[in-house]
Amino acid sequence: MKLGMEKDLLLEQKHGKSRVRVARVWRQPGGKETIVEWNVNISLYSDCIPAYTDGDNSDIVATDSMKNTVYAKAKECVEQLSAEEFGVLLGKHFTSTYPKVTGATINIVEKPWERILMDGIPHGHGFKLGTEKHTTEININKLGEVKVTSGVEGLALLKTTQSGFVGFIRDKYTLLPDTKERMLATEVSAVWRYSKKPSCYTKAYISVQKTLVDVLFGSPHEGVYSPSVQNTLYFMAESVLHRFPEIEFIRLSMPNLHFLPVNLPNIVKFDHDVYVPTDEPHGTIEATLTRKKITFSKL
Ligand SMILES: O=c1[nH]c(=O)c2[nH]c(=O)[nH]c2[nH]1
Repeated sequence: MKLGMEKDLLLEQKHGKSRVRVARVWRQPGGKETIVEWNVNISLYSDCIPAYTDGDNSDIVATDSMKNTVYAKAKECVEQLSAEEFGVLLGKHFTSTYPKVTGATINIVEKPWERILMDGIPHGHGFKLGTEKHTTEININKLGEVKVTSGVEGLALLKTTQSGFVGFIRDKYTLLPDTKERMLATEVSAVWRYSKKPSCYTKAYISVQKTLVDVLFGSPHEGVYSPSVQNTLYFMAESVLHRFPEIEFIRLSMPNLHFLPVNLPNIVKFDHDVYVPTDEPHGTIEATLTRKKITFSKL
């Protein structure tokens, strides 16, 4: 019996290839080399219902072909480009090449290879792995309309003072004392979407990250007091939207990684000096700050 889709059922589907790893090296005439390493995820939205209902694959782009396309397009990119630009290039390729593909989502995570400095001199072809990762998501439709988000993952930040938490709800379950002196440690994940293409995605990524870090720490000598992770997160997000008009929204996730005071009777009296670092359980503080659309009332 041929199995078809029942009339009263709705099938929503997508298919793609995940974790396609590719590295691309560019050699410059003077001998300097640059490298990017990307982990690419592709999802295609395509009109290929018969593949599900009838086993008819005639409208299917094989995920193996998607993987090969990543390598082929990386080869074609003779000039260095950002992960965002590579994602747009892939998305445009899939949506314009295959008639049945109506849209695509491309996610890329870039590995943080950083050029080695040897006695202050940038090495021509030596790199070490950094920590935080640059991410991007491209959403594109058949009309070529593109939405680009960029982000950072694993941005681990800590300050040893200038943080506190007071005035929260007290009830029979509350043990946490008020404090105006504590550590603040977090691992920031951020995602922001562009309403307009910035002049350079890579420069924008670096500047947004710098803004987040600057706001959390404050000036080198005085710092800035944080009354909660929530308040600091808000000022970080607000500062990004203030400084970058081309960014439409920013979503921040900042776990509160607790450093617990060590107090051992007759052995260690805590004086804001000895802590037990923990990463679980941790607080989870997340928020999205979006520009309100300016609406013009009819005259
Ligand atoms: O900055 C903080 N926000 C919280 O919501 C919270 N909750 C908690 O126990 N400690 C903290 N710290």
